[in-house]
Amino acid sequence: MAEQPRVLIVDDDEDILVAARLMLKREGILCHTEPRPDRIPQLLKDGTFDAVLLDMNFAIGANTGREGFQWLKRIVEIDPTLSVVLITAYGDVGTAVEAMKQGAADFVLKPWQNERLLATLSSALKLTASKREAQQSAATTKELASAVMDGTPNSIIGSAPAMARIFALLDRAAPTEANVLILGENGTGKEVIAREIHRRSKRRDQVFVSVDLGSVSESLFESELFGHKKGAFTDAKEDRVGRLVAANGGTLFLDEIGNLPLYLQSKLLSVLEQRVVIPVGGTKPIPIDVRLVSATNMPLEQLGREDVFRQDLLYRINTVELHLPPLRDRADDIPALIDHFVAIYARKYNMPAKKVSPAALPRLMAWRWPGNVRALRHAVERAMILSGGPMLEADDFSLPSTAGQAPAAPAPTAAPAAATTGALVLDTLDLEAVEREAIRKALSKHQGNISHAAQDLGITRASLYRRMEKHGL
Ligand SMILES: Nc1ncnc2c1ncn2[C@@H]1O[C@H](COP(=O)(O)OP(=O)(O)OP(=O)(O)O)[C@@H](O)[C@H]1O
Repeated sequence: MAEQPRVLIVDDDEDILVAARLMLKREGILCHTEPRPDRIPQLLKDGTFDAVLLDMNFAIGANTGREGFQWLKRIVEIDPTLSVVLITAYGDVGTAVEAMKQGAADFVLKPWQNERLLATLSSALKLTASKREAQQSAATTKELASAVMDGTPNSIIGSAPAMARIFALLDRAAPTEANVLILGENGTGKEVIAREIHRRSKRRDQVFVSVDLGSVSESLFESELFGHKKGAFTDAKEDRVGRLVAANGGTLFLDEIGNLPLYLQSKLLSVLEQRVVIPVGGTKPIPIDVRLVSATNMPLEQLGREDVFRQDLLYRINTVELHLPPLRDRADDIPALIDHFVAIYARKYNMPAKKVSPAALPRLMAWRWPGNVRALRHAVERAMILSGGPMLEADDFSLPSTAGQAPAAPAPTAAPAAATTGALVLDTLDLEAVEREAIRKALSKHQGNISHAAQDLGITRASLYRRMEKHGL
C-alpha cells in the first residue's frame, strides 16, 4: 500500500462528502469524493484506492440499501482485495450486517463519531494491506513453483531395470492422493522423486513445501511443523505459520522423517487423522488439506521397530512405498547420469561439454558410489573444473585410489552398530586418515544417519557429505 492511504468516498450528500474529506485530510489520508455511484468502476480502474466508504442508498427516498448491495458486489468483482466500509443510517443496521456477509468490511452509522469512523477505516486499510500481501505471496509461490518445475522438466535419469519398477509405481501413484514413503540411501534421489510426484499430481499448481527434518534442531521441530502463537515460549516473538499449514492445498515433503522424535510422531499422526493443526500455544484448530510425501534413509527393519517409529504413523504415511535402489545397483544409468550432469555444468561454467574417456568409463561404472547420485554429480562438477584435456579422465574425478573395488568402509545404512561404537583409536597422526576414521566411526555409530553423525562430528550435513565423498565413504 502507498505510504499515504487513498480512500474513495461515495455518497450523494455533499455535506457528508465535505465533512469526511476535511477529517481524513487532517489524518493524512488522501481521499477522493464522488456523489455518483455509477462512476465507481471508472474510478477504481484509474485510481489505486486502499478502501471505499460507500453509502447504501442513492435514489431519492430509497432506504432498502439495494443500490448499496449492487455497488458492493461490483467493487468486490473489480478488486476483491479492496475493503468497503458502508455508511448507513441507524434504522439500516440489519441491512448493513447483511452487506457484511456479502463482503463489506464494516459499517459506520450516520451521523458518525469521528474516532469511530477513523478506527473503522484504519482496520479496513489494514485488511486491504493484508489481503494484498496474501495475494502477492500466493502469486510468488505459484511463480516459484512453476519456475522450479520448469527448470527440471523430465530430468530424472533412469533406464536401468531397477528404476523401471520405480517409474511404473510413479505412473500409478503420483496422480492419486495416496501418501507416499520413499526409502533409500542418502543421495539416491528421494527429493527428486518427491517433486516428480507433486508435478504429476492434481496439486501441481499448488505449493510444494519441503522440510528437512535432518537439519531442524530438535527443539524447533514442533514449531517448524505445527507453527506457534506469539508468546507460546520465550523466543516466540511473533505468530509463526507451521509448514503443515503453509503446504495447505499442496504437497508436504518431510525428508528424513525417521528423525522425528516419538512424541511428535503422535502429534503428526493426530494431525493427519483429524486434518486440523493446532499451533503451539494456540487453541483454535486450523483445517488443512495436504498430501504427504515422506522420505528416510533409515532401513525398513529399523522403521518397523515400535521404539523407533510409531507403527500406526507408518501405516498412515506409507500407503505407497518406493524403494530407491542405490546407484551401485543401477550402474547402467551411470553414463546417462554423467552426460546429464556434464550438460548442467557446461552451462553453469560456460565451457564445452566433454565426454568421458573410454578408459575412465568402466572405472566409474565399477565404483560403488556410497554417496550415490549426489556424489556422482559432485564428482562430475569437479571433473569439469579440473579437466585440461579433450575428454574427462578417471583422474579428473578424484576417485579414491581403491576405485574399482568395494570401499573399505561399509555402506552407511548397512553399518553394524555395536562393533564400532568404541573410542577412536589412533595409530596414525596423518590428519586425512584421522578424519576418514572419525567419519567412518560416526557413520557406523549412527547406523548411517547423516544428520546424527554430522551432529556428533560437530559439522553440517553438507560438510559431512563433502568429506564422505573426499574419502570415498
Ligand atoms: N535419477 C536422477 N536423475 C537426475 N538427477 C538425479 C537423480 N537422482 C538424484 N539426482 C540428483 O542427485 C542429487 C541428490 O538427489 P536428492 O537430493 O533427491 O537425494 P536424496 O535421496 O533426497 O538425498 P538425502 O537423503 O541426502 O536427502 C540432486 O542434485 C539430484 O538432482
